[in-house]
Amino acid sequence: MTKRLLLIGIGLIGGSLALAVKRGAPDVRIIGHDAHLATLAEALRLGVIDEVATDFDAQASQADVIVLAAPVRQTKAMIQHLAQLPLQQTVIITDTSSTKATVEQTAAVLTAQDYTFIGGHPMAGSHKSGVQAAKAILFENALYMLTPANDRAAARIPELQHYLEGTKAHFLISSAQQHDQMVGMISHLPHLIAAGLIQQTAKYTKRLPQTIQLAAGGFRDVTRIAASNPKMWTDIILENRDNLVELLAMWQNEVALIQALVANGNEEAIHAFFAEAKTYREELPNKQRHALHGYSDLLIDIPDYPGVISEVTSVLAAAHISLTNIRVVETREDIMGILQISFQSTQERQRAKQVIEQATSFECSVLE
Ligand SMILES: NC(=O)c1ccc[n+]([C@@H]2O[C@H](COP(=O)([O-])OP(=O)(O)OC[C@H]3O[C@@H](n4cnc5c(N)ncnc54)[C@H](O)[C@@H]3O)[C@@H](O)[C@H]2O)c1
Ligand SMILES: O=C(O)C(=O)C[C@]1(C(=O)O)C=C[C@@H](O)C=C1
Repeated sequence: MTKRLLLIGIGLIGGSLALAVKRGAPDVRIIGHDAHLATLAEALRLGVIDEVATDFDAQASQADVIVLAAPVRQTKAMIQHLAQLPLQQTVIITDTSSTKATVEQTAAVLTAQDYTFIGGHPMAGSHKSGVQAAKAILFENALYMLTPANDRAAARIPELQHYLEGTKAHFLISSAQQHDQMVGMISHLPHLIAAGLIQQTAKYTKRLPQTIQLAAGGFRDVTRIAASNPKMWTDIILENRDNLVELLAMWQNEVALIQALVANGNEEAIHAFFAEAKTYREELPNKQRHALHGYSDLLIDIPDYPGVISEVTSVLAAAHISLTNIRVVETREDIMGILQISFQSTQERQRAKQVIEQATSFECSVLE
């Protein structure tokens, strides 16, 4: 029987989730609601949703699953609204917010009425936003955190996972509080540091104006996420404030240690510092890399002449290999750098590597 999924907020995450649900459970009908009418029209055009929620309250009351994928504070406001409606008693309500504890506290208005609330957070994304950036493969191989509000909700996790099968994500269950501590460390603090690094660079560039022109691969890699949506990140930081204040104090200690290390100039200690970091970085669990960021990417060292990219894509087309993403990783803005191509799977990547190396003299490598 067709199930009805109401999606609230059809941006990068909501849109990607909708596409993934369709892939895994084609009998699910996706009804979309968004604060922006233009987004709804675009979501319909792109086939992300099947229908627009023209009568929100009535359609919420008929939904089997409700997915909230708006920015965190809007999600909390929508939860308050949903709690006023006569929802189906069997409905599963979930969200995608990057913070979980305050959302779960807000969802007490739902659980008090015996509705099922399972917090959700797919640990994959991008600095891009909006439905145009949505991709069915965004969550492939990513971790997908689930934070059930109570035992009753925990018992229904398999049902929710069934809807989310098409994400091809790996699920991890935790408490909302622990989620916020861990994600504070691995996602929120890095975003603050990346933005802080950009701020420092901007100030420094006033002193030495040419500084910014020297920004090469290292600076770009470490600051990519500083280009993320400021509205979304303001919400996240405000909602995870206490953990972040603590994490920033730990970071200050870390910076003090690094400062002492550099000031002391002890070669062995500096080498050990980088060697330990390298080992830890290289041991990052592979399955946590998702399809868009390295898991099945091929790096091609291309020379700088017109038509070189189409030369590579023609070789792939001739071998019937589809790519899912392509970009030039700029090491300098005025020269060609590395061509980074993503494939659906590591097998496709392997095939691509073989055909490109056979047909060209370009060196290919993979991210491990
Ligand atoms: N971007 C990421 O990397 C990422 C990853 C995982 C989780 N998240 C979380 O997922 C959620 C969505 O993030 P996103 O990147 O898709 O943002 P986005 O800006 O791409 O999309 C958000 C959408 O919500 C809509 N919206 C805003 N207020 C609304 C309201 N009151 N009712 C209905 N729709 C409303 C917006 O119009 C927009 O279409 C956020 O809570 C974010 O913290 C983001
Ligand atoms: O890849 C990125 O651009 C992201 O920032 C994704 C990222 C992260 O890894 O920090 C950002 C926010 C989310 O809540 C989950 C994932």
